[in-house]
Amino acid sequence: MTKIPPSEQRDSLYANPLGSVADFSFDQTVVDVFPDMIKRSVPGYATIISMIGNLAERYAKSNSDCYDLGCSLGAATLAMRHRIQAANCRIIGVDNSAAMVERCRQLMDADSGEIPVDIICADLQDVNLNNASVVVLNFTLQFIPLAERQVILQRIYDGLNPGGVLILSEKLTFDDSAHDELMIELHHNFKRANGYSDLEIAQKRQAIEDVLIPETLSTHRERLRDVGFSSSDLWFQCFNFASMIAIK
Ligand SMILES: C[S@@+](CC[C@H](N)C(=O)[O-])C[C@H]1O[C@@H](n2cnc3c(N)ncnc32)[C@H](O)[C@@H]1O
Ligand SMILES: O=C(O)C(=O)C[C@]1(C(=O)O)C=C[C@@H](O)C=C1
Repeated sequence: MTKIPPSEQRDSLYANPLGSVADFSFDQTVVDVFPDMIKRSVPGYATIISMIGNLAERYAKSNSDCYDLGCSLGAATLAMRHRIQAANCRIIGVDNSAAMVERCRQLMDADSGEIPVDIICADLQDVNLNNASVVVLNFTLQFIPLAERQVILQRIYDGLNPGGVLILSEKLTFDDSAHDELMIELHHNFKRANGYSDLEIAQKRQAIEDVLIPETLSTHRERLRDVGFSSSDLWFQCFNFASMIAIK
């Protein structure tokens, strides 16, 4: 029998009733199923990854660095690595899950792209950003405590070169409660159509409730403006999942 590589396993982490549902964390069990989990959980994920490559090709400048903050298994890092044409760029991926970083490094080593990639195991709050032309936060900021988000975005802004961009993808919430409920329902229908059972959806929802804190689009845009970005707007949205581009 062929052994399925760890990162191609199907996500069934919430398929059986759990007596008590623990807070979601990016541990080895999640790492082993992560590509399948994120593809079946985030509407538009493949499009967003592919377009991060497109945006990086447009904005990466020669002799600058591109950052992938909360890089997980490096999907956005690889999209950038395969598209950037500018000379002498480097990609720096950061994640604070040791299990993610270990697997990510294996995947980067197995990739034949020529742009140098450094995968760092660190809290992104401790990362010194410098000389950046592209910074990616692809579904990462939502896991950072609310009180710490502004400081992180300020550090990103300060580390970007003029004309540089932040690509910020997040799960959103909405001020209008009826609209919010509709988006959640449509997202759950998306998950159901991708093979998740009602039990899996309910238990996962409980696991991420206190860990993934979504904000409204206007809260994100105000914060981006407050730290100094000259423009920010959506470039992608499907239900309660969206991606923004902010330009310095
Ligand atoms: C939903 S995943 C990101 C997906 C990934 N960017 C992609 O495009 O496939 C969130 C990641 O952020 C990481 N993370 C959460 N908080 C972090 C922190 N404070 N510092 C660094 N990484 C963090 C988690 O370990 C996890 O791998
Ligand atoms: O809302 C959900 O069901 C999700 O699973 C979303 C989400 C995310 O947006 O990051 C949460 C955790 C996993 O990393 C994959 C997807």
